[in-house]
Amino acid sequence: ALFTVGDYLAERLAQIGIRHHFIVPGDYNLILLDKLEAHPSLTEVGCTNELNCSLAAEGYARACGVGVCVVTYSVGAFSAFNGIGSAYAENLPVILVSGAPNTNDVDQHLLHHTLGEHDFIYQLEMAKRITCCAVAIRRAAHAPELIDRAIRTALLKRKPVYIEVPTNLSGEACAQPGPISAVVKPFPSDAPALDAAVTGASEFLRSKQKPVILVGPKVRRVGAEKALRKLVEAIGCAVVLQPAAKGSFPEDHAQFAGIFWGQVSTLAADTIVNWADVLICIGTVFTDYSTVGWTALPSVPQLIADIDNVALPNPNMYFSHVQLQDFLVRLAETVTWNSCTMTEYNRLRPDPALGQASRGQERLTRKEVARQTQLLLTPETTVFTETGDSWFNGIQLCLPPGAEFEIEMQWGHIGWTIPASFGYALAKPDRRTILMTGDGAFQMTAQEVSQMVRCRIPIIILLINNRGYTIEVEIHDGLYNRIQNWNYALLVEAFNSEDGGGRALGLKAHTAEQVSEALKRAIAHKDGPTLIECNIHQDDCSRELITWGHFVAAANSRVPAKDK
Ligand SMILES: C/C(NCc1cnc(C)nc1N)=C(/S)[C@H](O)COP(=O)(O)OP(=O)(O)O
Ligand SMILES: [Mg+2]
Repeated sequence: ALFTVGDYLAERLAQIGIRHHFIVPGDYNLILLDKLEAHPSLTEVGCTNELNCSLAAEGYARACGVGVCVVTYSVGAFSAFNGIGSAYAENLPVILVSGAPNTNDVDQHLLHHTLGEHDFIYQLEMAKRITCCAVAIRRAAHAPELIDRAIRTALLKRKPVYIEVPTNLSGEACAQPGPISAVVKPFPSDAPALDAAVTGASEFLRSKQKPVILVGPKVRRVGAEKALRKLVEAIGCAVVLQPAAKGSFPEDHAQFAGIFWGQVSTLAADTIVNWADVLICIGTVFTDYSTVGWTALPSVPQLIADIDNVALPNPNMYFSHVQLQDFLVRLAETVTWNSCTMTEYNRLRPDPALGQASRGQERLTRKEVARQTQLLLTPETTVFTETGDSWFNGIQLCLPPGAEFEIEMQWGHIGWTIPASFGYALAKPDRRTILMTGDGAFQMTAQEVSQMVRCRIPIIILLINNRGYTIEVEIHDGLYNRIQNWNYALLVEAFNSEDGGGRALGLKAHTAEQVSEALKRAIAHKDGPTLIECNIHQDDCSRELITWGHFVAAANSRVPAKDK
């Protein structure tokens, strides 16, 4: 049989570990979809819209390192761009493949699904702005080089890429692909730079008395968790995590000292950070949200180890082309033991707060939902927390060994958990995925629950119904923060259909008793998703949200600088 452009792309996707590709069909991509579906290792997963399709691929990439979504031109790709923005912001290699007009029509005709002009490069131009590599195949002979270039760049940079495939090229004859090693081989560190960075870092740290390691979200994105542990156990100091890094270091580890998030830190992590005389920042990201409106920017010298570079504060030196993995392993071999911040932390570590169970029939509270969620966690659990007060409820959870945690703190698209957890769960069917989401977020992407029904994915959705956009209320209230209240339990059961698929279970809870009953049923329900609508008072939010919201609002309302 003829080996085609579509076959080339299918083979490359399979070779980099893709087993599910997320799609929404359109007449510009149907032949391509046929070729992908024909590949024995690929399973096509339909999504209800392209926003959810791209977010499902983003969640899939969290589970197995890379994801792919295939959409039609313009009407599809424009929605998918939002999930690609998430992948870019979250350092996830998601491959966006878009069908495109027949090459004979370019500059000749006006076509459907376009802006209605003789311009067919606008989408490629837009894609260039939100990916690390964007290519448009114009001739079948160019396909191998363009496809390999895009995939290789995505894996190297841990960023999304864009591949545009005209509808009449997917079925055209194409060369077969050479060894996949040419595409996936990592870039080694530059040896002299690595040596100098490690020597400089060791010397600098010898001049400091109270080091603390601050772990950021990028460690996990380059698979450097094991190398991090080597360094942690070579120094012996206190280890704190940024909120977006939760889940990338075991919380039962003796050196774990909490989530550092300024005044809304957990376990007094901010105290030991304030006591340190140097912060070893590994894969960190400092934004307005992660620094509580700039009130928690580190004030001591930082040794910064990033994805592929290292910066020392004294002497002030920068080393490019040093892979994080290599740097951490080598530094672990040369650094001197210094556990004094761990000794001090053990003196100030707060006693675990005993979550007081509220009595059964009282009105349900946020605290009670968080307490019962904690009891749910097992080594096989993965918790997805949504932008909203769910962030603060999730960050406070104590993860048992093996439990995983996913958060989208950089992009912060409310509703992300529904499609992203769907994509993730397809890649990790042996884990039990639990979502902590809000009523506002759920209204953004609720349709994807129907794909959880269709694929029989037993995700447990804890929907906190506080009647609106409470984070926004705490930052700056207005009528716009009120939303139409849905019957969420009834809605998900509307996705059940007589002719096949699994079943969604929709439950309502107004008391602690009803939550625990609902959770028992949710855990037992394996033939599809369970949504538990937890009804709490509109003003019932975490104290962390109130503090954080106050400082973020202050940061947002700074007046323009005079000279700007
Ligand atoms: C509207 C918005 N953020 C702005 C926003 C608007 N649009 C998108 C896609 N993403 C966003 N983060 C946010 S955080 C709401 O408070 C979320 O409401 P909900 O899901 O109900 O959670 P809380 O009640 O806990 O806040
Ligand atoms: Mg809400």
